[in-house]
Amino acid sequence: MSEEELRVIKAEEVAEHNTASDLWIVYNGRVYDVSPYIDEHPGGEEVVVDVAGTDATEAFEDIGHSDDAHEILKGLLIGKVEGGVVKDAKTASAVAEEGGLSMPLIGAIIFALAAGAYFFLNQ
Ligand code: HEM
Repeated sequence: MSEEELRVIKAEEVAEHNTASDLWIVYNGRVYDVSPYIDEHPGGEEVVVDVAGTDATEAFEDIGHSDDAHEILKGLLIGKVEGGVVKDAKTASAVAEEGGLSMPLIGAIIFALAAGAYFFLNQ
């Protein structure tokens, strides 16, 4: 299903589906009907019911769900939230990885500056 074909759903409509048997969540701007999966969720029913009808992006990311979990989500897609920003989780994690990589770089720059100062002062 392409982005254009996705049904646009209002946040208020998502909020109405907030029980274990009728459970929608928003993840990265897309709307998912988690009701058929809730019984099988390895993390239990309660944690998902807690975020039912809301944007669960942060809660879902915090757990560090596997690629398998993301695959399951794809099968539960029903639309995109009105005015929401649809983005791919892959993009978000790629940005996070870039951020992680810059730390050693900063360390290397500090080390180079310190080494430079050491040699300069010992001339
Ligand atoms: C909405 C769709 C969701 C799907 C399809 C899903 C899928 C999964 C899957 C497949 C696992 C097994 C481990 C893994 O593969 O990562 C898992 C574990 C878990 N999930 Fe979810 N999850 C969803 C939502 C959530 C939410 C919203 C929360 C919390 C607010 C949550 C909390 C957890 C926890 C705590 C575990 C770890 C269970 C354990 O290892 O004991 N999940 N989930």
